[in-house]
Amino acid sequence: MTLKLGVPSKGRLMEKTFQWFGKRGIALRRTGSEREYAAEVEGIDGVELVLLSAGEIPRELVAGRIHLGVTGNDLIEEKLANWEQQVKPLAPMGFGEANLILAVPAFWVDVTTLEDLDAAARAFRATHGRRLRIATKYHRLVRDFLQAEGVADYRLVDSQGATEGTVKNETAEAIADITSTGETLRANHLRILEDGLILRSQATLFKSRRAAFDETDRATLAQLQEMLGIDRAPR
Ligand SMILES: Nc1ncnc2c1ncn2[C@@H]1O[C@H](COP(=O)(O)OP(=O)(O)OP(=O)(O)O)[C@@H](O)[C@H]1O
Ligand SMILES: O=P(O)(O)OC[C@H]1O[C@H](OP(=O)(O)OP(=O)(O)O)[C@H](O)[C@@H]1O
Repeated sequence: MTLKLGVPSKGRLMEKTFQWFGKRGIALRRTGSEREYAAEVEGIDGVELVLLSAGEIPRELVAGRIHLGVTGNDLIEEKLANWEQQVKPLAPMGFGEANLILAVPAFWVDVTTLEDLDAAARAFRATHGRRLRIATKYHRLVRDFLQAEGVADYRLVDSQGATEGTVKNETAEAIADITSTGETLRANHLRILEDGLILRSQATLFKSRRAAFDETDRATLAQLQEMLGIDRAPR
């Protein structure tokens, strides 16, 4: 069989993934028209490229429909329960770096830490009769983080994009989202809590622990790991 490698199908992550493999002697390229999701691999036999949205790669790895996949570790850890049992990180790739953070309105001068947020959340509930809302698409990661940090009096509201706008739009009081330059937060008058770093993320090459690897696939994987300079530590 062929070893299926899932990579992001567009944008920054796709280009940088192609460059990363290219530097290591494996040419990935899209074929066909600009809009056609077809691609090819040169430099190694037995590898098939599958173009996917970064957000779908975790699910495809777990389903075993791809053997390897490139995506942010934030998406893996958010979308997969017990992710370490489902996939194995083979190589951090050094791009797509972003932090998942918790931020509040900049004018909340008394709220600079999680402890302050906890107090503010309790006060908010007492005053308004409802819980403080935190907008995010990272439900699992935010819930686990706040539970570990002892913050309880809040409610998550789902936001699948433009999350920083939810405070201004009055659909949330605080947000948890990915940031890299911090510009979107600043432009929306939001401030990161001093201890509000939930997770550091970067694009990472993952191996599925659920996909079936036949003998040919295992040989191809060994060759690929050799070319990519990845140590073959035990599963
Ligand atoms: N501003 C940013 N800088 C760097 N990396 C980012 C930034 N924002 C998001 N990322 C990372 O990129 C990945 C998400 O990429 P992308 O937005 O292409 O995925 P997606 O939401 O699945 O795309 P699609 O729009 O196809 O559904 C995540 O791992 C995230 O951490
Ligand atoms: O810190 P910055 O450099 O300003 O980057 C942060 C922004 O980038 C991402 O959004 P993206 O453009 O990927 O779109 P999204 O809102 O749909 O996730 C993220 O959700 C932030 O909104």
